[in-house]
Amino acid sequence: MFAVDLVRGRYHSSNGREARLLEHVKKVAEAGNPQAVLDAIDQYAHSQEFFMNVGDDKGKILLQEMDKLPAPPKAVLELGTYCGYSTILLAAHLKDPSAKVYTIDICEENVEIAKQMIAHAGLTERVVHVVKPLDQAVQELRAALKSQKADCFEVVFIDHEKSVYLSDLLLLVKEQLIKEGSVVVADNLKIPGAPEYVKWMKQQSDFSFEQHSVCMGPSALWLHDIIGAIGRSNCSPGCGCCCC
Ligand SMILES: C[S@@+](CC[C@H](N)C(=O)[O-])C[C@H]1O[C@@H](n2cnc3c(N)ncnc32)[C@H](O)[C@@H]1O
Repeated sequence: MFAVDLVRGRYHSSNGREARLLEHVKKVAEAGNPQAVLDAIDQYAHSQEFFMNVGDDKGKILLQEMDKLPAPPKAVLELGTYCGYSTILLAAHLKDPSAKVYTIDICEENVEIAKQMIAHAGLTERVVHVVKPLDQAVQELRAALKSQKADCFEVVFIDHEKSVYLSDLLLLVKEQLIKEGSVVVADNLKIPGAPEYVKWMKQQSDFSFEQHSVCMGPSALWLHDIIGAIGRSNCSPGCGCCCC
């Protein structure tokens, strides 16, 4: 419990900036227009206060990877909802009319903000919130896939607590919530960094792995962040690889 509270404290500001972001979006962005909501978030984040949103540059890479799938995904999984930026990005990009984004976060305060942000974007029907860590959500996700008539999550966006990137990925593989052909995109692999995840991905022959370096931060100090670790799972159940 103490550990969870520590994580919550790190991921939700005590100064109310997430609520200010929501207020700004409601004021300036046309309701029901996801792109207007994303633009309003980007504009506020670039000019007013720092937020942990994936942002427009890295967001483009995420969508490009999604577009490389042979068919539009039915089920997308996100680890780390925060204020809903990437959830809106993913949900607005769904092409299959029954497809949904399942988004996980352990911080109720963030999820409350995200729900309102997503509602303002007009995407409530496309998003399912799960407010618990992945290891407690496996049965719920399995049931969700069944109701979605999907075999697995075809896209996973990992953007939550860096120290559990690898353990959560391994859980997804073990529980067969991702399968051959699923694409896994992970943010912040350089800053703050998830070295174990990167090391593991690089060692796998059953995942093909690429990294994208993106410049971010104030113009005086360009920081290279890496989204990526675009892991394309090549393993199929029982194929005998290290994951199966
Ligand atoms: C970097 S933010 C996510 C940003 C979001 N993907 C976006 O681009 O708009 C990280 C989020 O992960 C959540 N989080 C931290 N640890 C978590 C865990 N173990 N499981 C699920 N969510 C977690 C935090 O509460 C926070 O909202």
